[in-house]
Amino acid sequence: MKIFRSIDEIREPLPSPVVTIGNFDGVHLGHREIFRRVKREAARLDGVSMVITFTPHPLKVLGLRKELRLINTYAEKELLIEASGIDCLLTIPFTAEFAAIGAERFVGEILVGRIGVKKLVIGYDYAFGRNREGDVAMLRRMGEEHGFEVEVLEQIASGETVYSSSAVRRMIAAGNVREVVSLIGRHYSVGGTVVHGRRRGKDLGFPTANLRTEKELIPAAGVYAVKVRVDDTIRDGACNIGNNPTFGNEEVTVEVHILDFDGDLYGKEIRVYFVDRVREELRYPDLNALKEGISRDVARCRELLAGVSIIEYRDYLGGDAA
Ligand SMILES: Cc1cc2nc3c(=O)[nH]c(=O)nc-3n(C[C@H](O)[C@H](O)[C@H](O)COP(=O)(O)O)c2cc1C
Ligand SMILES: Nc1ncnc2c1ncn2[C@@H]1O[C@H](COP(=O)(O)OP(=O)(O)O)[C@@H](O)[C@H]1O
Repeated sequence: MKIFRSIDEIREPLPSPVVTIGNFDGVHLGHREIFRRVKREAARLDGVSMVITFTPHPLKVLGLRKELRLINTYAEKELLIEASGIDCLLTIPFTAEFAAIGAERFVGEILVGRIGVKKLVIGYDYAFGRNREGDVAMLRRMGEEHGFEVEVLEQIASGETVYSSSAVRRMIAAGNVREVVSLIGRHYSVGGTVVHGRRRGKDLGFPTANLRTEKELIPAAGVYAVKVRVDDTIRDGACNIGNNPTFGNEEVTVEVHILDFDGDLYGKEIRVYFVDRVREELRYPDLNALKEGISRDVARCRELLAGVSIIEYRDYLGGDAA
């Protein structure tokens, strides 16, 4: 996938671009359905498929939703869009200055002038720019004026499930990591660097790799059965998220005990894939009770993980593993 990290990096016109625009946080199955239409239309018009997105998230830059916790880091979003088979990604650095250019100028100068858009594919409720002035009606009008097609997709759903980034956020924030697979087509994962903790794990008999991560959206506090990628090997693990109430820590940590493993992980990049939730995090009366609790968790995780493979990328709606 060709990546343009600003509009100025596009130096020459692209062949018949079929474009979609959005934040695509979570790159869920609804987003992937949009990408599939973009690719199909690009193939029909003998052109390139293109996704335009923004970083940082516009609502954060504009100060409207500063507390918004994004499902994906920007790096993850790039990888997921690439895995969708899109030809070109344009990531526009979103600044207050960019926001001020207005929807009409954005379409005229950038979509038409710089990119030469042939077709625009958008969701039914899409709108951008100040006061959401770049809505479906406005895009259709500009399409007629400048000679590009506009295709508006219906709400994308599968049975009862409507795909939306807010539904994904709610599920993960509630610890529903098993259910969310049906919205995002993969196991939710958190990657990061292994850092030092308080060195209690080894004494307990359950060393845990503590993660430092850039991920904003972390599942609810509790214990999870997880798969862990370490040096390209996938291992089973028991993950605890929370502030270790038995010890009264202040900060929330994401830590994972890897089953049947012994080795130094400090400084390594690892990724934890959430398969199932085991229980809430508890305040145990003493260390023995905590140890017994963790032993039961480990046994439960072993059961839950037997025969499970991580899903990193399942093809769109109801599709089979790709
Ligand atoms: C599977 C698992 C379950 C855990 N459950 C709890 C819990 O319910 N309550 C708690 O206070 N700590 C829990 N812990 C966290 C331990 O307290 C923590 O791993 C220990 O304090 C070591 O911390 P350290 O990595 O900072 O040395 C759990 C850890 C694991 C691996
Ligand atoms: N099975 C294992 N799972 C996780 N970490 C392990 C395991 N075996 C050894 N380690 C190492 O032990 C460290 C954790 O030990 P711990 O006593 O919990 O220290 P810390 O408080 O620094 O996390 C990990 O960061 C890793 O380097």
